[in-house]
Amino acid sequence: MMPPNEQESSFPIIPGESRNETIPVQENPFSSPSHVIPCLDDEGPRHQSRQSSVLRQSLRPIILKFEELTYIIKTQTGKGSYWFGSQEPKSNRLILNGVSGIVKPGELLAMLGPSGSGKTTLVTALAGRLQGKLSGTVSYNGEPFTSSMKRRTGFVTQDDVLYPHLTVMETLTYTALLRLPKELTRKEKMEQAETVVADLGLTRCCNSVIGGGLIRGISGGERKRVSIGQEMLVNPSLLLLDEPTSGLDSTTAARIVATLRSLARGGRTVVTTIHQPSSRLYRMFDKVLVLSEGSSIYSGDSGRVMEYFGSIGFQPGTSFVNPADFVLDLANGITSDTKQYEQVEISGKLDRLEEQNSVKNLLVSAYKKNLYPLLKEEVSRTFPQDQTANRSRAKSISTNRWPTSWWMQFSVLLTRGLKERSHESFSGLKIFMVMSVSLLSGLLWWHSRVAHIQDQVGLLFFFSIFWGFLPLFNAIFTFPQERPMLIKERSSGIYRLSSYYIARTVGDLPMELILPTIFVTITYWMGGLKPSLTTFSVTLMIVLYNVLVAQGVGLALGAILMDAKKAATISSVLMLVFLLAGGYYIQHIPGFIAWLKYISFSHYCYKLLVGVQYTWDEVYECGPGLHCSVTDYEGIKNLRLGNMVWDVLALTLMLLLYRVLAYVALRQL
Ligand SMILES: Nc1ncnc2c1ncn2[C@@H]1O[C@H](COP(=O)(O)OP(=O)(O)OP(=O)(O)O)[C@@H](O)[C@H]1O
Repeated sequence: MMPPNEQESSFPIIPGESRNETIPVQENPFSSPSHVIPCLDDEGPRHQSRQSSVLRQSLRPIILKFEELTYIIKTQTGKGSYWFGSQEPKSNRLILNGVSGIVKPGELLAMLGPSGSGKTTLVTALAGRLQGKLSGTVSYNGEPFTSSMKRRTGFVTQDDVLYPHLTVMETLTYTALLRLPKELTRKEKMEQAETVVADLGLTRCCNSVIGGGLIRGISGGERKRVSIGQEMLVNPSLLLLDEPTSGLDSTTAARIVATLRSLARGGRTVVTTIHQPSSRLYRMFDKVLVLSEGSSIYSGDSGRVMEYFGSIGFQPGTSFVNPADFVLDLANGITSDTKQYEQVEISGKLDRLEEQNSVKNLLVSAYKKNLYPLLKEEVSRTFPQDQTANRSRAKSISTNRWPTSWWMQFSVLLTRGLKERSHESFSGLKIFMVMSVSLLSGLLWWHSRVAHIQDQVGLLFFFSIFWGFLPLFNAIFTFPQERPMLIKERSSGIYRLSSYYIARTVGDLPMELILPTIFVTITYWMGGLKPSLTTFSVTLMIVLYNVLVAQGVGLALGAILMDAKKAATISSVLMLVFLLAGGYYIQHIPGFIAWLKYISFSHYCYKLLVGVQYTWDEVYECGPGLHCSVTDYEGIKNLRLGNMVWDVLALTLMLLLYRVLAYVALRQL
């Protein structure tokens, strides 16, 4: 282990302040408030509050222990019918095989292993986020994973889940507002975000957008640091990271690992998986756990790895070898004697695989014989942190489940959502589409008259279908797109689902309602519908109500299926059914299938639109010199216009039902 004063971190980190219950920490020379470079121009009384940085506040050290973790999954064979699932029995696959370990505050543990050896599964299990059946125990100061522990744990996933259109500063500020406790003022939270920006060396890019996909933004290393920063904001006592250096150049990777080491030195327990560390990175780890096909082959001090493998008969081929390369070769069953991967195929692939498997089995047995008994003893030992005093305190904290109030969560999520989606809500393309369709419709139905009742009724039917299709298709993408962010933030216990759900749906409303308003206003008057302000207003309200119901259907489909493609296919079928069964195209639908219209929101909307457009005493020219009542017109007669309250009630029921369905589906995530 390197002494703390040898820290070569290029990202100066403010270590946790030492209190009675914390372990002693080293003060980082770079962490003085004067070092913080402000991202924003306005210079306020930052200096003073920086000193009360959350990172300086009480840090309760966590001893992480995991014993005999075994994780088995049922694998799909891929054969069988798509609709009815595989016909073949599912086979069990062992992903983790009795993995144990202990990490103490101040330590940085690296999990090494070849691709597919179970590192991600293990770190996800330790972060309390692994779905499925995990056997064995994971304890945090002797306790299971509680909601209070959730808030003291930071978990950085391999893929950075960030909003691409927000800037670095915005991303961290919104996270600070959501994650930091309500005891801190808004200003203090924002200053905390600025501190983290400076601490992680992100000042230069703090006003750049994150980017991703086709949007050019900050670099991969900066993005990773933003992800780490989001977790650092809450000053976690336990920080877990999955491959924080993957895809980064060696300098950036070294900086990130140095940052992690600084965080550990600040009294935190830090666990990271890492794929192929250079020897420079390797030296920064305190402990390593090496996995081979889900089983441990080494667990202990990083500096003793060569000595251990040497003691059981595995020496590197050359004296200058990166310990990480050496153990990764061993975890793959490759020894310096055989160097199978360099060998010309002599005895065939099968022999080679057998030899590798026997090396792996030998290493697993040696681990069980030599290292596991000592580790087991250490894991079962009781540490001061495991005492009941801590437990009762944790209990009292866990009663206060959420860091901020419902309103705070709602308002931050609403603002963040509006900011992130402002580009798509007010997209010129969308406005162009609605404007052009409305103008075209207005021209096609130009000043239609009651005498041409079929045309007018057709326009009303078009209102109900177009404003059913569009909001429905827009809404189906909402939750499948938001899923990774929702899972990430909800599993960190940041906010309630209700505050997210309402903020998300309310945030979309302005644009969802403005566009149909523009459309109806243009088309109604150009199309020559009843020139009455009251009828126009009621028509507009019906269309807007229809939009809300259609949006609810889209949200529910997206939330239930969590797959935009599947949801889009089902929506197309649904809307086609509504289109045909709506009562405009087919007047005499056979009785056995006529019920379809009752499940169609477009049908109720259409009925209401026709109902408000025509009065029962209104007549139209049904032949030369002949006047008939509009209610006798076949298309209207078959609609059976009656008490419109029932149609409004049916729409209200659908509005509530689909939104509740979407909410319930999201709860299952
Ligand atoms: N839900 C799952 N369904 C199918 N296979 C799974 C699932 N979860 C894990 N696995 C398998 O378990 C093994 C371990 O996966 P894991 O992601 O933990 O490995 P890893 O060591 O982190 O790999 P890498 O370094 O490539 O990320 C892999 O072979 C993976 O395919």
